[in-house]
Amino acid sequence: MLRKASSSVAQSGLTGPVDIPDPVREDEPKDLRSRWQRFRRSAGGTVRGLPRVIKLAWEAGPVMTVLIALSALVSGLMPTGTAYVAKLLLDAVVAAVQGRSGTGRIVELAALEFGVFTATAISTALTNAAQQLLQERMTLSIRHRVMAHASRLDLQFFEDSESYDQLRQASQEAPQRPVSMLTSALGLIRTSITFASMVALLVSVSPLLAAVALLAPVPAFISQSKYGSRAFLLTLFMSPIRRRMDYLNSLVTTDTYAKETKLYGLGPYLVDRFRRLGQNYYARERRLTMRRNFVGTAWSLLSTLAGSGIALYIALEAVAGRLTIGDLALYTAAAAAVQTSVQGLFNGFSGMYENNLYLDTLYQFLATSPRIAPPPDPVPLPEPVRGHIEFQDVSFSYPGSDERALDGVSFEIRPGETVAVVGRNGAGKSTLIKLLCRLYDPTAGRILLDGVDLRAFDPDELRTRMSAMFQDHVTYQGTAAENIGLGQLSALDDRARIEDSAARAGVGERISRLPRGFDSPLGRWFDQGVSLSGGEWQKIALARAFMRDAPILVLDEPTSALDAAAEHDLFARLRTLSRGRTTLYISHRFSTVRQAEKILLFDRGKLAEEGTHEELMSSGGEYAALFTLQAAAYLEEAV
Ligand SMILES: Nc1ncnc2c1ncn2[C@@H]1O[C@H](COP(=O)(O)OP(=O)(O)OP(=O)(O)O)[C@@H](O)[C@H]1O
Repeated sequence: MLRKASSSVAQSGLTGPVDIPDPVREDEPKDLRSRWQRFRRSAGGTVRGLPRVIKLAWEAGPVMTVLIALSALVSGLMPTGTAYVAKLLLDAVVAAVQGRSGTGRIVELAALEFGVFTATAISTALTNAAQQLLQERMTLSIRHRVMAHASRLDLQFFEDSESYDQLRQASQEAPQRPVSMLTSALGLIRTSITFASMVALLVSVSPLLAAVALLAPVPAFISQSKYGSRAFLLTLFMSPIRRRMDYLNSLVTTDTYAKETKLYGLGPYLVDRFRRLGQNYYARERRLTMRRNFVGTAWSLLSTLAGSGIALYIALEAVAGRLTIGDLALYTAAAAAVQTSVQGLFNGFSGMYENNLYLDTLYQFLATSPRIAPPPDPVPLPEPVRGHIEFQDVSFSYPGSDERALDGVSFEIRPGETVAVVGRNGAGKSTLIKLLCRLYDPTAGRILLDGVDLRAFDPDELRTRMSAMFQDHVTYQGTAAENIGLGQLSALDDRARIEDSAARAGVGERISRLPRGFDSPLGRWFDQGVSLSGGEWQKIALARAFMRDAPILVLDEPTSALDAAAEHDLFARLRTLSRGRTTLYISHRFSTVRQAEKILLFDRGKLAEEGTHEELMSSGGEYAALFTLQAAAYLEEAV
């Protein structure tokens, strides 16, 4: 529920109010019983999160985990040990001053004190070292798991904003959380041990004192817990605001946005919005910090008052000879330790509570499984794949949408045929390709490859037989050769094949003119990276698609960024390039489409027309209308 609330600040953040709504906590229990029940619920949840963290730590480093646990035990006992030895030492000093004993005992106790100090120092150093190392290892191993899991997930996961948000949180926020959780838990154990042993020690001196030392920090504890949970809530509610601030910041500081922000003069507007959001954010933070500190201090003064009263009482008792000076010192040390322990217990617990919330997200993410997975008994792909594709009454709606992106689509592509797909924006062309590559499965109907339903194959295996170039192709920050070679990982070092693919995409000559030819770094991440034009990048992406000797070639607007000559050149050669392969390409330019052996025209998810250029022209439908429109525009320009 809390997480939902945190993401409920709807607007885009570019306009609209900048104030942060007050955290609404309607379910805040008022009576003591429901408060207790709520506490038990959150405590239960937090403690249940611990075993999985311990498991993670154990997997990351069993020796270090044991070391940390042991040192937590030891360092928990240390403050009590120190206080007790100090008491013995003081009593021995007093006895020696009064002539009741010699100095031998003092030397013994001083040596013991030295031993305790040394043990404390060593155990602290060991804990720190083990903790740091374990932290590195656990963070690395979680990042590795998140990455490995993300690489297995379906495209749907990345295209859905909610699950994408989960992925972002899992990869950015969560990796440190298990370690923080472990640290908080160990702190809790350590403090509990100190606390218990100190209380036991105090009871041995005076049960009454033990009770008072135990009760004195309660007011401070209550105020801390109240403001601590408010702080957490506020952080949660402010996270959308922080996200907006980050977004505004990136709009002004990122190279790709700079052109537009400058041209439209958006800079001052965005900066001012950032400033106003920041002011609001600060005001809220300030209010809480002030209240937390002042009210917190007022409550803890009450504790201090009780503590000081008792200290006075003990001092008087010591003067009267009913308690020793050592007892006085012991009480002072113990009362302080108990107070810090109570604080530590609270901090440890609230830390665990908060970390556990983040961990839940991580585990939810790791528990998601891809829907497009190999069937239990995958059908082996035919050798070779002929490339006979059949759509049988295929419909598809994107998850969470009622609209059909594809609606009852049926068609057939014969092996080796070159097919062009056309249609207005949003007609469902890219969706068709996503289904063919099995990035999504149809909602209804089936797609057959060489007579077998795509879902019967292992999806990874299937994709090795497909070569695709998408509209939003990737520009890898690597060398030209790598950019092309990634199309067929096994041929990454096959320079002849890479050069051949580049030549086929019409970019070979351009690459050889680069300062270091195919070894030139591309993109701005590199100091000496070469910036290519949009069309040149597109040709590189095309070359990447040509790297794979796949029987099916799919191209989504492969020439959208190419100049007229390059486009003409590519399509003139496409038949040769795609010889022996079934080729499907999307294009908005009808001059290139007419060369296809078959044309499919989509209209609002439906296959509206199908045939050769000549057939479609003579039938005088939408295709003919669109073709004539484009041709007329060209002719008008020519006149
Ligand atoms: N990831 C998505 N989630 C939800 N709806 C989507 C998604 N991608 C596309 N759509 C919707 O599906 C419909 C078809 O989109 P598609 O990208 O297939 O169109 P297209 O024919 O390729 O368009 P264009 O020519 O503009 O590239 C559109 O109405 C679009 O809003």
